[in-house]
Amino acid sequence: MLRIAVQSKGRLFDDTMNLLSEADIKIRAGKRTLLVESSNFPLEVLYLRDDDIPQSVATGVADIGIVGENEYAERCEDAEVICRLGFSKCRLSVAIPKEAGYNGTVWLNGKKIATSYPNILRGFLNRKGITADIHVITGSVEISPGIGLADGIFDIVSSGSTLVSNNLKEVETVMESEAVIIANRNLSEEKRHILQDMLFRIEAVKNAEDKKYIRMNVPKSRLQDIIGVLPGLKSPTVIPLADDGWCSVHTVLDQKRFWEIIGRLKEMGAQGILVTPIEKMIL
Ligand SMILES: Nc1ncnc2c1ncn2[C@@H]1O[C@H](COP(=O)(O)OP(=O)(O)OP(=O)(O)O)[C@@H](O)[C@H]1O
Ligand SMILES: O=P(O)(O)OC[C@H]1O[C@H](OP(=O)(O)OP(=O)(O)O)[C@H](O)[C@@H]1O
Ligand SMILES: [Mg+2]
Repeated sequence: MLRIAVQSKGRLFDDTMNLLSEADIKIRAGKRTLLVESSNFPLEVLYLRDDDIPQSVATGVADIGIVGENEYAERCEDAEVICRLGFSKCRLSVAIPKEAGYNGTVWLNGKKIATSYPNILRGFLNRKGITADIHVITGSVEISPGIGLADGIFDIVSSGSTLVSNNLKEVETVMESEAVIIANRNLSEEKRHILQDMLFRIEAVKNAEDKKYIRMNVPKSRLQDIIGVLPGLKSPTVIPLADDGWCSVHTVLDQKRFWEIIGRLKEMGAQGILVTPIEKMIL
């Protein structure tokens, strides 16, 4: 059995549980139970504060974990980053009062910076040769300059709206982050095997994200033109129809280019276009 540490509640929780569910790994949602076994996959889930996930994986209390890269980097624990998951995307940035005239990192010299990420901030300041006073607080970091607690902050930014509502501006982006799977470096052969099975499923789910399966009827006379605008995996599937002048074309389209391509297909005479979501895709 493989043990995975996941955040018990918070920003990572929903996407983590959805990912396991889409990979057909069933986990009973136990509100008060902190260790829950899957009923159909050799996995048990350990619910933790995200701060504790890197250490639990490094020490082997859990075999693997799902955590923000920012938290993993801050904890300086030794684990292996296995894959990036594409959710909880954010960045760690330095921000200062909107009205301050920023002239590069030298502005930070001798200043007091509030943060929940002292190790990452210290690394950044050292690399830039800046000496500043790092003030560690665990939350509500963005309020610090406004109440005279600090000159600037170093915290998570996503849309930037928290900065704006606190009259701050982002001046340095130090790291980009997203949720990652980390693993203990000394997993047994058996556990590596379970991990590989789980990653195979996750990859199939990820491959299918933002993809649509489309089927359409196409006049044979326009078939080559239509194939020309389809990106497809390899090449589209072409199936004959009862009507000799027509065929059915099946392919996979990326959500991002979907409407543009559909428009062109229609112009070229495609009819009866059916669009269906894809659950999993094994390349
Ligand atoms: N606004 C955001 N947009 C996108 N991702 C975010 C955002 N805020 C945080 N994250 C990511 O989600 C992770 C968890 O954030 P959350 O706010 O739930 O942490 P927390 O309050 O420390 O939780 P815990 O109670 O588990 O310690 C962060 O470490 C970061 O990777
Ligand atoms: O750039 P934005 O989109 O505004 O996101 C950034 C904010 O999101 C997180 O806080 P969260 O909303 O999770 O609340 P918290 O302060 O309770 O952690 C983070 O700590 C920032 O404050
Ligand atoms: Mg935390």
